[in-house]
Amino acid sequence: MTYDTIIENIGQFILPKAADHPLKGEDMKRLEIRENAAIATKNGKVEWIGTHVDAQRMETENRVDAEGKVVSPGLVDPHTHLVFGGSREEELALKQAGVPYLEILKRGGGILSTVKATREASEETLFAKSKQSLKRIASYGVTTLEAKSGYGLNRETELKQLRVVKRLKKTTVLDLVSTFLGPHAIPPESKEDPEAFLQEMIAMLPHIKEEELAEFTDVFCETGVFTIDQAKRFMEASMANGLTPKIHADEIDPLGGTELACQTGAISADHLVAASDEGMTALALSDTVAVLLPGTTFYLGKDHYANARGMIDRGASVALATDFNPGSCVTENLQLVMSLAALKLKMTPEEIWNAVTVNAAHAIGKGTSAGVLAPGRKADIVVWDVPNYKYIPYHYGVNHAMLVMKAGEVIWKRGDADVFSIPETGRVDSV
Ligand SMILES: N=CN[C@@H](CCC(=O)O)C(=O)O
Ligand SMILES: [Zn+2]
Repeated sequence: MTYDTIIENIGQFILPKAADHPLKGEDMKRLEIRENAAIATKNGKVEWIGTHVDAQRMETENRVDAEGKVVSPGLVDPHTHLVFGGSREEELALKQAGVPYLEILKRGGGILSTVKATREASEETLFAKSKQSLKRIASYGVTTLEAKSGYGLNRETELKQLRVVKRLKKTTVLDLVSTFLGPHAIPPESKEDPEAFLQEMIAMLPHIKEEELAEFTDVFCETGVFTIDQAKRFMEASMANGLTPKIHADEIDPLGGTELACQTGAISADHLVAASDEGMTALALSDTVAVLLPGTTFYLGKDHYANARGMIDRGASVALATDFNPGSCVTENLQLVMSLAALKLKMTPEEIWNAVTVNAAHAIGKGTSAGVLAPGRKADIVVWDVPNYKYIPYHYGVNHAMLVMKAGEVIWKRGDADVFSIPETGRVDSV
């Protein structure tokens, strides 16, 4: 057989374990690292994984030398707010002045300021802007991701956002899953009657299901936003309409959203900074994945991070995501989140790799197709310019990806570093 591509001379090949369920507790500590390895692809899929020596005898159209560096599955980002209008740099000054996140929202800023910009933006503008973000996301080694609505807060604009995701699914090579986050905040026009707004969002569910505009739903359960009871009713209505719920839970106040997620069979519970002991135990007893977003805690300037250790040590399943959005975490860089997970969540390198691959895939219903490399699986592969798998969380804030492959095709390649040369003598600014 002539393979389409062979990536050879792999110093360390990161191979998260394929499993029917997300990896929990102790299992998150296990990660296979194969040395002197190679991988061959055919028709967009992994055809063979073996040794560098054996790869020399095989035929291929395209031989890629990994230069003794690290190769992994394409990363999975299971929580992004990809589609939005405008930006919120003006809010930085408020943050610096110590105005809390929920107070900015209460004053009509925060999420609501993005709602205004998203309502005003055309579908075309949102599409082009999201496509730009996707390019950057892919450049960091992400080949599968989730994208939420939630900046429309009315039927028209929520559907506009969901249509943008549907179009992106069809027109980009990345795998996207779509989440309807109608109850993300209470819009100004519904301030007096939040319940009516919730009902309006619930009434959209049959149409969203029928038009295949989303696979999941989500709700922001938080003080001043949606209560536990409202979140529960929205999640149950989602299930009744064939849409699996997710929840923004216990981000700021410990309302019990983590327990609710486990009771209602949510596929994931996200944020969980204030999750209680009971919540963490409930996670361990369920298949709900805890999607942790340390980039958000960092960006909101908080000292207290989600208790990842408490969750993993109790036996829960943890995934990591960027939470990319224009207000609480303005980055597309999942590698940066891996560093924060090491430094702030005290996760080990093995746990971190499992959290951005196999568990992240399970958190968005892609456990059987993404996050793992094995014969027959999609050839979503990243070559990293690092000496070993522990290096990425360690060296933070830069992009270590050298080459990103989606379904066997190269979708991003690092530029030629020689374009920038510093003269041996003289000032850099004289170049
Ligand atoms: N916490 C709620 N929603 C988003 C923030 C959205 C925004 O501030 O625009 C989050 O996950 O952090
Ligand atoms: Zn979010």
